[in-house]
Amino acid sequence: MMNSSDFPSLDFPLVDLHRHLDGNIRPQTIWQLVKKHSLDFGCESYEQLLPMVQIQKNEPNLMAFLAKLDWGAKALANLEAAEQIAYENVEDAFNDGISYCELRFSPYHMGRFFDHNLQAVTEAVIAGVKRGSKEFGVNTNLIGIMSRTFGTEHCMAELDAFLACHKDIVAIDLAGDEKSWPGQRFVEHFNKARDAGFEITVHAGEADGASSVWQAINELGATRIGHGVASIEDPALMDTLVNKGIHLENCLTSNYQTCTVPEITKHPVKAFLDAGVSVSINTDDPAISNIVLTGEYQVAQQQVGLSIAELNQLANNAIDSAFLSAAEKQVLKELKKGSLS
Ligand SMILES: O=c1[nH]cnc2c1ncn2[C@@H]1O[C@H](CO)[C@@H](O)[C@H]1O
Ligand SMILES: [Zn+2]
Repeated sequence: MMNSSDFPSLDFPLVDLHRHLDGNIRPQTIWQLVKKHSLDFGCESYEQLLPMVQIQKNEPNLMAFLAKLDWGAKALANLEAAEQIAYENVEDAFNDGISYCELRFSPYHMGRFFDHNLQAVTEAVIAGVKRGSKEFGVNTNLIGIMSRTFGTEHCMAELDAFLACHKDIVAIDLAGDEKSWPGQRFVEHFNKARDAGFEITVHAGEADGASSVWQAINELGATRIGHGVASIEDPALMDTLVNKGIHLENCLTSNYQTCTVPEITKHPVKAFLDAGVSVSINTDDPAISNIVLTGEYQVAQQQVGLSIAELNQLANNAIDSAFLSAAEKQVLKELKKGSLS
């Protein structure tokens, strides 16, 4: 295996387009909050907490993986905690060498155990990310997630919170239980989001098939797809992705840990590149998966077998598909190159 210090630099700054802020709560912070608020997590020590909040071996499916995120939400006893974990997310991105990241979060997922007001959670997250961006110099944007797992009404309430904070949120996403809550049930939500001028990215083709990706594009107006792994099974869909310039936000380790792909070596990211689909690699839920973005580029090279030119293509695609203006993308491309070692 290659030593990380042998790893070459990229020609582009590192960008993470698919990173759940509430799937990246540090285990140390969860433990700190458990103690501070005397929360009953049924564990006696940090060592006992760790396997509860971090993947040890891969889970049988997406929903088993997502259950790990609940403990982080159960630790958010007040809005100050939500602000803190948002701030720490920017510090983590900085430590990972990321120049620009789009952090996504679901206020209902975060606030449901303490019945926090959704707009108040959204404002706390915005404040924490702003504080972090200023301190660490990482360029950030926020994506509002509607958590489909909890049904259409809660999702509408989340959308209303994002509308109230419109100037600090660039896009709307749909995440959670893709199989039980198909995109068809959220058409009204996305009509409203698009009418308000939000960009659209949708988790699709991860736990469900290619039809879910078609639906996200045709009925929800997605210009980017979270994962989209199942697209590989449908040649007509692959053509549509290329022709419409729909971007796939791939997440290699996450897809392995949720059994979306049987082996990382079998991940279709190379097939997407070969077909001319715009695809990037991202982290998804780094603290849950126990990964960093630089490590995912190494996985892409060492396990998927991508060349340095292909890694550069992924990094360039991420910038091109970021929810930024053309001028902002240009500024980003002129920044220092991403160091992977
Ligand atoms: O890989 C994923 N696929 C689908 N949904 C996800 C994934 N990771 C996190 N969430 C969902 O996003 C919200 C928190 O940001 C939660 O709804 C969580 O279940
Ligand atoms: Zn995701």
